[in-house]
Amino acid sequence: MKNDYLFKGEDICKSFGSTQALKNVTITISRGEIHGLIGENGSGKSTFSSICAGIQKADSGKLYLDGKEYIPSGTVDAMDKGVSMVVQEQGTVGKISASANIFFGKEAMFVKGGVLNVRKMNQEASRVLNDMGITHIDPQVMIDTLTFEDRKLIELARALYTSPKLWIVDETTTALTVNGRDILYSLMNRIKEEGGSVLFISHDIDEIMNMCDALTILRDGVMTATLEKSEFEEDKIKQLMIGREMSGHYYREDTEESIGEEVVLEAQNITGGVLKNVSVSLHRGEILGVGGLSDCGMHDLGRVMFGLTKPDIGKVQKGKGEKVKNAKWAVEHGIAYISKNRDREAMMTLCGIKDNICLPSLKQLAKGGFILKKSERNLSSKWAENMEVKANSVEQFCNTLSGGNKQKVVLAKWLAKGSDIMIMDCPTRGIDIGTKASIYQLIEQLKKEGKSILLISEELPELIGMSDRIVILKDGVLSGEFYRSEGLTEAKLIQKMI
Ligand SMILES: Nc1ncnc2c1ncn2[C@@H]1O[C@H](COP(=O)(O)OP(=O)(O)OP(=O)(O)O)[C@@H](O)[C@H]1O
Repeated sequence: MKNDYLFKGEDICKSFGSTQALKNVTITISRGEIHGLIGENGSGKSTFSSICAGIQKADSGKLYLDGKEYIPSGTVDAMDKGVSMVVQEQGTVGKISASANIFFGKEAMFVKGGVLNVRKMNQEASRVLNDMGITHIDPQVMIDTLTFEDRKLIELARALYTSPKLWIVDETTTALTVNGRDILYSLMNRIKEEGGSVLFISHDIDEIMNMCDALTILRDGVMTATLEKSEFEEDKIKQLMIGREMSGHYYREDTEESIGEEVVLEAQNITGGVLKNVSVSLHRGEILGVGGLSDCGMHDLGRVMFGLTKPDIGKVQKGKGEKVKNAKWAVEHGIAYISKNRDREAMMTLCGIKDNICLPSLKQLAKGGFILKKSERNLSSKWAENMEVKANSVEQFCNTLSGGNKQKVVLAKWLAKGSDIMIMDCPTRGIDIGTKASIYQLIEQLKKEGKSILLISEELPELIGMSDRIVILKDGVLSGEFYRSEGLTEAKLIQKMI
């Protein structure tokens, strides 16, 4: 079946202390194939792919590329040999330009007489971006001024510049909006048409089934199956991933909105950044969805409503007229915020799970000016367990957690705090379907308890499935509002987005 394979990882094993992340995993990828890799959070997907990309070494097992043993000494060597990867979190280098990021490690191409020809590098970057269908990014700008999505697009450009034989795309689609996803899909198809292969990691089963020619499923570091496209079946894939049939519902089952009268958080005539005269009110017990294309301002709106960004004009007020002064004030007054930018804004990666979960609750935990270690441990253990965070203990550093497990810690932190208003920017980013279902049930439970949720999301099914009401932003302006109903479709939302 796989005689003419391009890549093979054979009997790959990798452990981190007592965690065995990969147990004898063998994956064979044919030429011209998009090969999916799916599994619950912490099942070993990123570990496998990062070994292939030279980011870390396996404890045992062998890699083969183009029929020869392949032993990358690092990422640059892997790229030189034809394997490049787009990582799950932010993979750009700060404080340098977008074009310098695209050619990071390859600057020598533009050096003459010991001097870097920046103009030539920028020109080449423009050409590369245009070729990918990306015309809105000026390659000369500092990378830090770009949005999360645009930085991801720069990463795609960097990975593709070397025309890789094997392109590894690790859980990237959830960092992109509809436009960005289309760019990614067409680039993946281009690699395939040119005879290269793609290893595609995603939690979205529909996306995997649409895009991939074959699929490997991991569970707890063990390969449970490799399926050819003709064998793809949603329920079968889910069962192979989680080892049991999924029970309970996914999104909300009620089909009508139920919104309290009382306004708990209100943005009034907000202008600033891309936002233009935006007014939004969140009611008690409401799940208010916010959607749109990239740069439409939905992420900016979340930041403004949490007091993280000050608008030029307009104000945000909580309840009956208390102005949201800043983020510190917001936390103290029961407002939570989950940033889309997980590693940079949502968590302290160099601290333990316990410290992260307890951080917003320290005041509540303090008794007579002291915080008992036991209270911290109890609170963090309870919420880490509720969220099914996969770790050896609550002391484990967050930078050693898988992407989805980091996201669970971020959610756990605010749930432990018991905030009444939750601003959630892409809360299920990188989360597996089993846990996603639990998160949706949890959001529903919060609603039933009278809490209010601003759900900013790039996933239209999630917005439709969970929201009482959805507002759509287009170019910083409110362009549409929809109430929960059976007839609400993605097409109706998209009409207001573009
Ligand atoms: N550097 C590390 N130190 C300790 N444990 C690690 C390290 N890297 C990964 N692990 C552990 O290995 C296991 C597999 O992690 P990995 O990131 O490969 O999972 P994943 O399938 O990519 O998950 P996700 O879907 O959440 O991204 C997890 O239990 C994780 O905590």
